Amino acid sequence: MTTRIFIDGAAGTTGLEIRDRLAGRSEFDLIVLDEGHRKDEAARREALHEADIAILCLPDAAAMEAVALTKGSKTRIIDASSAHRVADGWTYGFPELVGHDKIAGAQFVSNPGCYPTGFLALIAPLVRAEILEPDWPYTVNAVSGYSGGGNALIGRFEDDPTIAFRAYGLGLDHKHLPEMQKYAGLGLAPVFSPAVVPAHRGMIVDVPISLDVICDDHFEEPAVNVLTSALQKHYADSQVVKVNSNSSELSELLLRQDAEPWDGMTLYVFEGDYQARLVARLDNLGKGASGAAIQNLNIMCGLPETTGLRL
Ligand SMILES: NC(=O)C1=CN([C@@H]2O[C@H](COP(=O)(O)OP(=O)(O)OC[C@H]3O[C@@H](n4cnc5c(N)ncnc54)[C@H](OP(=O)(O)O)[C@@H]3O)[C@@H](O)[C@H]2O)C=CC1
Ligand SMILES: CC(=O)N[C@@H](CCC(=O)OP(=O)(O)O)C(=O)O
Repeated sequence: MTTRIFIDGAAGTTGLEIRDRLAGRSEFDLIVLDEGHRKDEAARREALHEADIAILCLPDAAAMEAVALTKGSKTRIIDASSAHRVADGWTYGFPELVGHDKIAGAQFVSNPGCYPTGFLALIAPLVRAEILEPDWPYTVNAVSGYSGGGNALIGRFEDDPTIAFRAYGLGLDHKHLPEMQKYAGLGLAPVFSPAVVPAHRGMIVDVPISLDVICDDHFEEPAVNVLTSALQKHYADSQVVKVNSNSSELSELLLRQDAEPWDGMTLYVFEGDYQARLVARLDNLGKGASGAAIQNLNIMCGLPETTGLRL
């Protein structure tokens, strides 16, 4: 039997990418609303009730409204927005951190934010393994392609090709902070400096640390070995998250303006004089959004997690 899927927000950036990844998947039947009905409440309610799984690719307020519209149904939900990431009753859709079983059995799954995907992939396993201190003022520097801001930011960058770099989040209150703090198990929210570059997609999340943050027991070996091998151990079974074992041979990481869609994520550890940089490289629209939604969908349907992913 096929699983009926409704993508609410299917005409948006994330929704379209999910549709692309579902094309040709015979396990699924897609419920599609035409242009005239895609924002019509009654049509959305009907589609949300008809679906076995609804994938919400909407702004936060519309995602909350969609959840309310499912009332009285058994529809399972994957929400790509930030509306439910730290909400009670929702499972955080990061299988490599929360465990595949939790997602397989969940009714409500909230996809991680794109920046938290990189930050948490690096920090959460190391805090959990008691290698990094939880009570530390971490900092996160990150750059994203402009598709990370959806249709509005795509339009802005395409209309103004003179923008070379956009620093933002200057109020230090970015909406991703609560999920970064909660799922890394930190005492303090990190200081987060996001930026956008004139590339459509792609993301680098960089966490610079002083080696003072490494718990005392781990000082017999060079930090790069301790950090890399702990990350490798954590992701040993993952086909999605890879840990680069030769980071010391690299002198730069590049984002390309014409990058192809990619649903994986690579982690790097660079070491200097009593300092290190933990870096995640991903596609904001891949493991940062649509690829993660497909991975969760596969897991929720009991399918191999990488089916249909671009790895
Ligand atoms: N882009 C990315 O890299 C990532 C995005 N996300 C999250 O995914 C969600 C979608 O983002 P994104 O695809 O980038 O945004 P877009 O703005 O590109 O798409 C949002 C879509 O939702 C539609 N929409 C808005 N309100 C309603 C409504 N009431 N009913 C039905 N449809 C509605 C919009 O239609 P219209 O344009 O006509 O208003 C648009 O098609 C957001 O919550 C975002 O934060 C998460 C991780 C990464
Ligand atoms: C470049 C850019 O603007 N990015 C978005 C985050 C994109 C994303 O992850 O969406 P969620 O907010 O749903 O997590 C931002 O910083 O608001």
